[in-house]
Amino acid sequence: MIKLHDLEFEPYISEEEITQVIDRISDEVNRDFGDKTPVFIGVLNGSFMFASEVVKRFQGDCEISFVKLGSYKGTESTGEVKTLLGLNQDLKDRTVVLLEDIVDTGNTLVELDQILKQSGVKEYKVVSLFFKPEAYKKSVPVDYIGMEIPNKFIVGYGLDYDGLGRNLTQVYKRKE
Ligand SMILES: O=P(O)(O)OC[C@H]1O[C@H](OP(=O)(O)OP(=O)(O)O)[C@H](O)[C@@H]1O
Ligand code: HPA
Repeated sequence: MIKLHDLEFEPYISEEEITQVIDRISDEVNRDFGDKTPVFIGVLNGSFMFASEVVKRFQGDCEISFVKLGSYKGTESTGEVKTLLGLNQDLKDRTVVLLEDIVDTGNTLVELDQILKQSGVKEYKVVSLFFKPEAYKKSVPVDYIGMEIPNKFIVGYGLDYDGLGRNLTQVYKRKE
């Protein structure tokens, strides 16, 4: 068990399991985008570990860029997604692959959907390491999902609780 700020978390998903999931999802990305010279866009901060693992496994030509969005306070979404670092690359007519650590309520994804549509991309697909189907209330498709998880707050592998826990190499869930 670990403690971050005032909350306790227990081990939930091992590093080995995360690696297996990333291997599988990266095979799918290679199969579908290997010859398309995609622009991978990582959504900071949470996706930095996942994004790096997916692009290391990508075998074609690609570009890599990041945006930074934020909306969480503690363990809850504020519902207000702030763009802290926007797109700084021309994406017109490009194939974009969004790399997210988690899709939870979907608020962040809806904001990203608007940003990408405005930028004139040819197509974009969403890859997310974790997905909470019970929490997701939006209609933007999540095209590639590493793992579906219950509606419990998790930390580790890039995900934080008020800034802490991102460096953990396995995933922990909030202790009930
Ligand atoms: O589907 P949602 O409910 O919008 O949650 C998903 C988003 O929440 C987290 O980001 P956060 O806003 O915490 O910023 P961070 O990545 O810097 O931690 C996570 O990295 C996703 O981008
Ligand atoms: O479960 C979560 N943990 C950490 N950050 C998050 N952002 C959305 N959902 C989560």
